[in-house]
Amino acid sequence: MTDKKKSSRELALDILLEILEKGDFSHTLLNKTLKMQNTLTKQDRSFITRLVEGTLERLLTLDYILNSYSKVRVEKMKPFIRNLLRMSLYQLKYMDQVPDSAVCNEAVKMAEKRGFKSLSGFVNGVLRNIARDSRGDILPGEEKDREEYLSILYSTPKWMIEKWLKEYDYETVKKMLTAQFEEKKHTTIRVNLAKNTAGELADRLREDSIEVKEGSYLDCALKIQGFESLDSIKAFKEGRFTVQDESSMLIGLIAGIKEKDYIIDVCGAPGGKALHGAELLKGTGMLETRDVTDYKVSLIQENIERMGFHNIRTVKWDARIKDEDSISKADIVIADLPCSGLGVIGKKPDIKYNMTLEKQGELVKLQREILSVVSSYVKEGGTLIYSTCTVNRDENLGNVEWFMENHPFCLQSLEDYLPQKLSGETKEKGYLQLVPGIHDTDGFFMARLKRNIGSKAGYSGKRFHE
Ligand SMILES: C[S@@+](CC[C@H](N)C(=O)[O-])C[C@H]1O[C@@H](n2cnc3c(N)ncnc32)[C@H](O)[C@@H]1O
Repeated sequence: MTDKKKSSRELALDILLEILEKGDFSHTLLNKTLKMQNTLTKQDRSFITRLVEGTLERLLTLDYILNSYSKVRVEKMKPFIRNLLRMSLYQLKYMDQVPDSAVCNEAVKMAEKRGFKSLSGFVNGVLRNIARDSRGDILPGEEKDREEYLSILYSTPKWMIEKWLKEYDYETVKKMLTAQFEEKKHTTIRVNLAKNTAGELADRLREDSIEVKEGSYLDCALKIQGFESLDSIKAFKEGRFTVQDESSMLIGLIAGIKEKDYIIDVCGAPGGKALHGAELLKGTGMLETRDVTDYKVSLIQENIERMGFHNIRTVKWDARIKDEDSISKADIVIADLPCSGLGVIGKKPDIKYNMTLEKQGELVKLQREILSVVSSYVKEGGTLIYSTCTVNRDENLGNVEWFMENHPFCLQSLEDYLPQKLSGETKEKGYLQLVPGIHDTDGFFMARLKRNIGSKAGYSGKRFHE
């Protein structure tokens, strides 16, 4: 990967091979590779990023088109050739600035250079036929099979679309699917108000030629773009802000944090919500944030040191195991649990191909198990915040309903905590599902639950793994 002679396209193809043939995680591998390649220009970096992310997010569409033009089906092709064709087709179809002839010539050159001379004619033929063809839209008809149509058009597995269509109306599903391809130009950040105001930070960032816009909903949120990497921004190293989506910032608000509160955040890494909580405590109280491995805890610790808070501590703890010392101790428990992540497929496209119905089912069980354990840490009258970054009903409202049937908690209105501008008729009921394409955020679910006064801590034991 460090070979300087490799072109940007070759680097992109090597990354795709690792991700698609060996199952590496796209965002980490891409960042790691770009970091190692210190001779690349800013333009090269954005070209490689676009090629890798674009090919991944459009994979099902690309394979469908390739299968319509090639006698050999994509899954039967050699891995190098299959990914070379996918990446080249992505450029033909979605990158207008690259001339078709250049795409075809480069693909042929790469096939030859990497020992596939005998297949360079095949590569050339398939790509040139697609480039030349005027058949236009070869996708399946919307009327004939709308699930298949949406699946191919928006490169999202059919089972996922079938499930969403049971939970959301057709237009909403289309908006959710479209939102994943919106250009990810900006990064949303949360201002560390203990170190600077939003205005001060914006001025500093602008001095470094970074473009800054206001957040969609919150004063502490800014949207920035035009920087090479976070580590290259002085204000980031000084802990003046952290990267966080606005949906996730809302957790700090709906928790209703008061000075001197004791908060336990049971699944905390890398520390987004925990650090926001510590800031909202205004130097008082204590927030204990936990995660399951040393590595995850070290990620939170790094962020605590960078942001500079003292009313927060980390603990390595498996949230499935009951911590007897914490029973009925916390004013607030934050349960931002592991989930299917389908609200962030625009940022991490590999999630949509790796998730399955079975895995979702397993996650529901895990979430219920963790909720049953950690809810016992909430004091009588205290608050449990449950959240996920997914749009899957079973993991969200389904779990809340199950939880309330089996635990002495009730939902509490979110109206007093959330910005007026944020629409959602269920706010008053105590939960909110944010949907990409409808709300200007990631897909995210949040619920605020209060432990009943006079109730016994813990799980009533009626229906656990249903
Ligand atoms: C959605 S992420 C948390 C994000 C975090 N709250 C934030 O705002 O930055 C879920 C976290 O749960 C952690 N996790 C998974 N299983 C766990 C367990 N059994 N006990 C504790 N943490 C767990 C994962 O390591 C992951 O960091």
